[in-house]
Amino acid sequence: MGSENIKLPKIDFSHEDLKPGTLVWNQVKSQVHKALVEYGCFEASFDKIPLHLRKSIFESLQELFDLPLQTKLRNVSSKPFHGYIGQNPAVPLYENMGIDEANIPYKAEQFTQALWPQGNPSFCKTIQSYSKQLLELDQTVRRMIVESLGVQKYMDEHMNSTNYLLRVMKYEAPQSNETEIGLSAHTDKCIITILYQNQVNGLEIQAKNGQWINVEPTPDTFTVMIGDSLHAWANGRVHAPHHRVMMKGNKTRYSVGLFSIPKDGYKIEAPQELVDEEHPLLFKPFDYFEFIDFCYTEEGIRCESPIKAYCSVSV
Ligand SMILES: O=C(O)CCC(=O)C(=O)O
Ligand SMILES: [Fe+2]
Repeated sequence: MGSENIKLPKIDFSHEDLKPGTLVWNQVKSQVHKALVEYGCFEASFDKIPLHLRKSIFESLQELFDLPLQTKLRNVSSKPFHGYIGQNPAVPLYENMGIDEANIPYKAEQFTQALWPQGNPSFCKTIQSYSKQLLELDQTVRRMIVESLGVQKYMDEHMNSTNYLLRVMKYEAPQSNETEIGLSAHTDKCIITILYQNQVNGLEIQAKNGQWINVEPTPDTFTVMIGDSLHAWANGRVHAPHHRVMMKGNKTRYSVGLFSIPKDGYKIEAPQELVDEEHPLLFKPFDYFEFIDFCYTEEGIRCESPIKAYCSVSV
């Protein structure tokens, strides 16, 4: 199960004319479709986030994780994985904080206020602008997926069915010369994940043949990945890859993920156009947050594929 030297596809989203219906849109769309069928993941060059913001996001992350533990614990949430997580003996290098709807100014302010009651306008502005500007990439990719699946009539419904969660992660360098687990292998549960990291690698994506691919993004690339919910909605036509973080060396890794997640109460159900004899329905319709609750039960934690265990038609 060694990491191999395969590279993820790299797709350029920086073209000025990247608008639905243009030639360049259709070209990029077919690259996106191919990459997501094959890997469920690709590197995206996206130049809409100014360099100063890409730098200040990591300064903000450092400032946040440097806060005392008691302060970080003030970020609580009733939703699993949306509050503060750390000090887990299974993944001792890992800490994580979720910021619900960080793209919306008053939500970013609420989060900031809980940690810095005296205010921290620059932190607040950084996470909010970053999320708001990166959301454009999520929406571009999703429009392309809906089009390439040939189900445009569901475009508005699909595009309006999600909110955004920003999660920030810190991985301490291992205390030894060994490679250590940063985050265990899993699939994301959301619609789409867009990851950005400081220049410390560690993310690995599992190819369909089982090989682990080292992800080696540059400062102007973002890693785009499909989650279980979109895999289910597309009735399996796009892949949701297992991935993990492996840490080596002596540098701290910071990463930030923008997750599009189904709104509360929205039922994820594959369009009937994507179900036929050759493509029987894979998953029963489900509610995202009920699925997430299942993922945190003993059975959900134990099983290889929570989405299959939760709502596979064939189980
Ligand atoms: O830190 C990373 O690059 C990956 C994080 C991740 O997989 C997750 O938060 O679901
Ligand atoms: Fe993940």
